[in-house]
Amino acid sequence: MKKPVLTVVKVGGAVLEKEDSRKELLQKFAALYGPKVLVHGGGREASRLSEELGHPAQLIEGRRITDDFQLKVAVMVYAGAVNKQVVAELQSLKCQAIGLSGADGNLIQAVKRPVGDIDYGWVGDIIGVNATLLQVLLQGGYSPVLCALTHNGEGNLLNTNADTIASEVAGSLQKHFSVRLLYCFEHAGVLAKLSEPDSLFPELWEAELDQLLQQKIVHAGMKPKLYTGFKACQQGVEEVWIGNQQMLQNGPIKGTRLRTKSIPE
Ligand SMILES: Nc1ncnc2c1ncn2[C@@H]1O[C@H](COP(=O)(O)OP(=O)(O)O)[C@@H](O)[C@H]1O
Ligand SMILES: CC(=O)N[C@@H](CCC(=O)OP(=O)(O)O)C(=O)O
Repeated sequence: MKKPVLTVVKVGGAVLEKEDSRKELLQKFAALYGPKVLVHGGGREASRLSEELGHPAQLIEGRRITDDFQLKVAVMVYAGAVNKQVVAELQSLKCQAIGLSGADGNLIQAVKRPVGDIDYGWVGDIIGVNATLLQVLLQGGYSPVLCALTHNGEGNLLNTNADTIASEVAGSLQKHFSVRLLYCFEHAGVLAKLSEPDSLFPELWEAELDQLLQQKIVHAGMKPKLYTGFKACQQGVEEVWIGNQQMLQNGPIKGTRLRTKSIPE
């Protein structure tokens, strides 16, 4: 039997922080047909708030060093200010959005990242997603809006990269849905040269990634998108795209499509 199409959209801090781009994105999200999930970041807003509070954040390879103070900031910004604003704006667009962290309904379980060369503090690596809860909400006509927080089941919230959450959530739902995962940011997709929008890669194969990293064509925040995007492909997510909010439409998508070797059924 053909599985229904589900769209998982990930949106990051750059699109969210500007009112114009956020509103455009949310309008397009609200207009998408079928079941849908929105996963949002907000890293830039968290960095701004910690700076204002006199404790500038430190990021290594795009991951925030999350001490007790930075965790409080992350909870205030991700589960609070950003999540509730996004939900309120979606409700104004008649989209039945419901905002959740990974602790709500035991939605996303994680373990605190072990201390290696770097101590990331309260950063979580995902070990499970409550896909049943997501299905119940989707069947009830709700659009879950998920922030970048998970929990460890022992009373601790953990900060988890929103690209990773989007990938794991998409992967957990692929048994029941034909999932399209759209990473939405400020560029048209993966570019050969950041200053040249026309240098878009329409598709990228996983086997090409090492070379792009070596040539430094891919760097910074694009790395987690590609690592987690290819992981979603491996987990059976039907389509994975990276691009801007123009991707959020019901017809053909323009952006960078990620591709990996097909896996046996
Ligand atoms: N080849 C590339 N094509 C497009 N963007 C790239 C590329 N390599 C690195 N980037 C950078 O990745 C950034 C996106 O990562 P990030 O800021 O973490 O996204 P998000 O908005 O989802 O938080 C872009 O702003 C861009 O500077
Ligand atoms: C562990 C970790 O780094 N978590 C991220 C979560 C937010 C995020 O991913 O936000 P963007 O999508 O806007 O980058 C952070 O605190 O920056």
